[in-house]
Amino acid sequence: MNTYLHCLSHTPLVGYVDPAQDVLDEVNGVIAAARDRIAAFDPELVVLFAPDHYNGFFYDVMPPFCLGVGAHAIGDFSSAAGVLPVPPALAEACAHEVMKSGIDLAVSYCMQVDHGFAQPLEFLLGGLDKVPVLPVFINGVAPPLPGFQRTRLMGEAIGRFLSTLNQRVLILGSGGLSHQPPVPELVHADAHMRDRLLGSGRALPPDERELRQQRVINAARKFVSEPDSLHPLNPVWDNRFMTLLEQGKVAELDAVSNEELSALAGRSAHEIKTWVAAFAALSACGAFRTEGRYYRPIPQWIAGFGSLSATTQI
Ligand SMILES: O=C(O)/C=C/c1cccc(O)c1O
Ligand SMILES: [Fe+2]
Repeated sequence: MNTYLHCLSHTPLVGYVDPAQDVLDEVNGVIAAARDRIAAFDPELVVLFAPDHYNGFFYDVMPPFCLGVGAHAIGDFSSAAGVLPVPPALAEACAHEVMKSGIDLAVSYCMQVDHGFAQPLEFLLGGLDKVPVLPVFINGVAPPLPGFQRTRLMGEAIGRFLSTLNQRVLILGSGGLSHQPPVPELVHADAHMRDRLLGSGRALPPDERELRQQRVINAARKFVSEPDSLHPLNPVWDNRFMTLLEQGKVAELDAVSNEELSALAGRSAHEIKTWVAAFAALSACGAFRTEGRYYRPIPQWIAGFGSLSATTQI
């Protein structure tokens, strides 16, 4: 079996608060090159690890991990909206195998997802509906969060399942690296926000959706002119993290607590667990080599922006 991986930061601020043209050209070039490598690989199945930002998962039931047996994207900011082409029997088989291996993976037959899932499918494959996809949610914003070790074990279990398929599988990780956009927190929420975080935010009224997006856009503009207005990006940590993944040392992250990660890289840096799961899944499919490493801190996008591919064809 032949497996390809690509991990990519996402940010809904693309097109709203952009960096200088030369940086934009550089990032577009990196994404275009990744898209070409993926097209050459010609995936038959995608496994996409991604987080949510209180658009599909709420505190009525907040699982650490959830596999979508059916899923649709809401189209927040300017991301694509629509149904994701999930093969239901394959998703069910995957869930059963992962549960059998001792990992508690929730399932949803109507999983609602946001830009975290939509953006990599658009940027790397050209749309939501191009290739059958198994979408796997990893909670990266709503404490209590899964830790590095549990996430690695979940990724490995999915990888073992993939290794039994005779298909060209593309594994995607969407999120991170260091960043802390103004995502609401239950501990600091007023009564209205608490209500939203508990689940009445599933279909936000248009005016509230607009206000929410504008708040993130304003925070990005301010972050550019006032770097102390948000938790700083951390290029040193981000590069260390990418090097560990490149070297196949993902298990070394087990020792990093969630509190340490928040302090080092910001509260939304937990999205990097999507990269951890992706590399863990790949490692269960065989030895790999990485290619196309890219990193740049981009304050306009409130993102330590990284991109990294890997292949089991060595
Ligand atoms: O509020 C949201 O929906 C999240 C915004 C955001 C901003 C910057 C980087 C990210 O990864 C985000 O999800
Ligand atoms: Fe995000």
